[in-house]
Amino acid sequence: MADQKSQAALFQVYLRLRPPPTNQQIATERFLSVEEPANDDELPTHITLNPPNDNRRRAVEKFAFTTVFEEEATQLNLFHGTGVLPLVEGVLGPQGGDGRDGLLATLGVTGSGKSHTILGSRTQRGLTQLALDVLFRSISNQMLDPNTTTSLHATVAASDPSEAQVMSAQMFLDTMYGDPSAASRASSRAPTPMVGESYPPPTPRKNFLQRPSQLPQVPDISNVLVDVDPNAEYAILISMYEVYNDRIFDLLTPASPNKSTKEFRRRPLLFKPTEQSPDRKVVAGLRKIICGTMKEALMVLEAGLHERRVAGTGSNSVSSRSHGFFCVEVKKRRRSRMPGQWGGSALTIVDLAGSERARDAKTQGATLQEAGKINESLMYLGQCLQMQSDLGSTTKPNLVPFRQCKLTELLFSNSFPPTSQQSVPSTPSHSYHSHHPHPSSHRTQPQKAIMIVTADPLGDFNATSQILRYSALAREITVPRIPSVTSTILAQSTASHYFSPRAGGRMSPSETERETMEIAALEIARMSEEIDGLRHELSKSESARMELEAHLESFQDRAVEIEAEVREECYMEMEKKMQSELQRWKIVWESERERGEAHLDKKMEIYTRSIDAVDEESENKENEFDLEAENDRLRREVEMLRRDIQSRSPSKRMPLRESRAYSGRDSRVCGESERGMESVGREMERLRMSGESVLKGGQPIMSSPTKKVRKLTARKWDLMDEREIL
Ligand SMILES: Nc1ncnc2c1ncn2[C@@H]1O[C@H](COP(=O)(O)OP(=O)(O)OP(=O)(O)O)[C@@H](O)[C@H]1O
Repeated sequence: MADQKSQAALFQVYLRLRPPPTNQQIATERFLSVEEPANDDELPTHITLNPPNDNRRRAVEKFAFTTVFEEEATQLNLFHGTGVLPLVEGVLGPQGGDGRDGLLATLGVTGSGKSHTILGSRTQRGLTQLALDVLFRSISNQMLDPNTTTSLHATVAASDPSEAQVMSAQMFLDTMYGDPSAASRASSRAPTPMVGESYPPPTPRKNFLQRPSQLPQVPDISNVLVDVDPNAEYAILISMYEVYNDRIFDLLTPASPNKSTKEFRRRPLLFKPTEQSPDRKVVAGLRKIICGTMKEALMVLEAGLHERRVAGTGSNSVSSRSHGFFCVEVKKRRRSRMPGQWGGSALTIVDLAGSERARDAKTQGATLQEAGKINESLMYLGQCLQMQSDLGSTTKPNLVPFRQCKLTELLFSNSFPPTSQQSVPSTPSHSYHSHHPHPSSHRTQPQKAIMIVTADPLGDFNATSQILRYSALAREITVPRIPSVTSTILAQSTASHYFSPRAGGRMSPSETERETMEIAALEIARMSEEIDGLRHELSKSESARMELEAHLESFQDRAVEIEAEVREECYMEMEKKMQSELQRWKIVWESERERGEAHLDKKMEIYTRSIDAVDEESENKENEFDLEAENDRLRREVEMLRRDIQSRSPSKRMPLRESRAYSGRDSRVCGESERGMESVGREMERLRMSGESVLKGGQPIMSSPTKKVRKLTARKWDLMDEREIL
């Protein structure tokens, strides 16, 4: 049935059955049986799901897979039987060119053995470790050592199309696990950047993770190698992320506290085309770690798994509520003195979340949003798988509805060969392929994908059947029939018809009876068929209703999410605006303050000047008073001198016009003396004015006319001519 289809499918889907726990009593019945393969040397490909014997009459379903691994299958059986080796080899591109992207995914109900298969246990290695082992050993002679190759970091970072933060393993591991060689040093020491690392080292964790003491070595595959490109040199980049609620989060960048709310939040990343990758979507902004050894790669994996657990717990979730991605990017370039740009492809290992029944999720208290998102993404995954296997063709991406959610976009974006336009490299002259003899091999091969579905035949029937429905390459449904009354009647009537003797042309009463019975039986058979058909219709519409309900729930959740996002955006925008407004206001306030100060300074200057002017005026007034007083004093002195002259002997007396003038006997003389007095007054006024002008000119007050007048001694006065005095 599905054999041809599975050959053409983009995914090879394997089923692994989990063995029962060794130390537990088995209480439940096995609901799953494996069909024997046609040939003894082949592995089984089909299983039948037998519903439990409850009151509900359910269909028996038969599922087809590429191969079914039964309970006794070992890790090594899986490693060799699922095509992990060709997957790794394809990524290394032994024939030259970029190689072929590989995808290894696990899907299953919680506890069905996904982690055991993909990551192993304490004692056994999983497919991831085995794939890394064979990969690192195969390229060991051609891999560049990140610790000694100075240009490695810079060239790899420059060629990365995903706006990634490329970091050395040493730096990353020191921030996550602490520096083992520096136990005595302060634990908060920032790690030393490697040569070529241009960005500041990340803040070390407060609580370092515990370095795994010993990693499991079994199963041993030291004799297994894959072919590599002999003309290439390689570098390995590891990144990890998860899809939670349809959003992508980096697992190698721990959550950082929000500036305003102080809450630890993870920044969702975008799956988009970038400047360097315009025709191919990539997860942009991831942290990528250059690993030189397998041990470093495993330590990075451990750190990422820890982050997934911590982030899951923080958001009230458990690990299986997100789809985890572990990416091993194999960078390769031509080995030469003048190597070209880095090219390469990636091996992506995905741990898909198990589906949840919405009803169970509610009763178990898990958020409906998570359950809805997981169910929705798995439903889209199932649709894609179904579509691609139905089409039997890998060249029609438009017919596979993989753009409906992040999970299917991430899983299927590289599943289709690029269009003729896309296959032309954008910078052919610099790329690895330009130097290569087969440039046409660039990205012409779509990714090779393997899905391993794990199931516990003794586990939850409903959850397992849902997972199998989503993942199987093909499905057949058989509706079982209860041995019906119709068939019994018909059997009886047929038997009696053959063996009862017929008499003449007339029908005996028993014949009429039998005929009636036959008609009734036919009618019952028809109705029974109809009921079966209706039941089938009902079960179909019921599952459609459930899907629609899941849809509705997820749309509602999306609406809530969008609302929260919009609110957050508005808040951020508002805050930004407030900040810029505050900044603007501060500038305005500062300039206003400066202007006010300048204004005040000016006012003060004017005020000081006016005070000086008032002082000057009052001083002038004082001088005037002084002069008036001096004037009076001089007048008195003149009077005294006159009297003195008058009282002297007549021989000594000199004829003085003033004395006459002052005696008032001769009016002419008197008039003259008055004019003389006036001229004395004018002289005094002139002296005052010149004193003023001297003062105004800033000369010391000592040189004032008043002082000059004062300097005239009595002797001088005596010797002076009277005219001179007047
Ligand atoms: N093939 C196997 N052989 C032996 N033990 C197994 C096998 N598969 C699973 N187990 C055991 O079953 C238990 C559950 O398996 P595991 O943790 O791998 O389940 P899971 O599907 O990854 O669950 P979850 O989704 O919760 O992580 C583990 O103890 C594991 O060791």
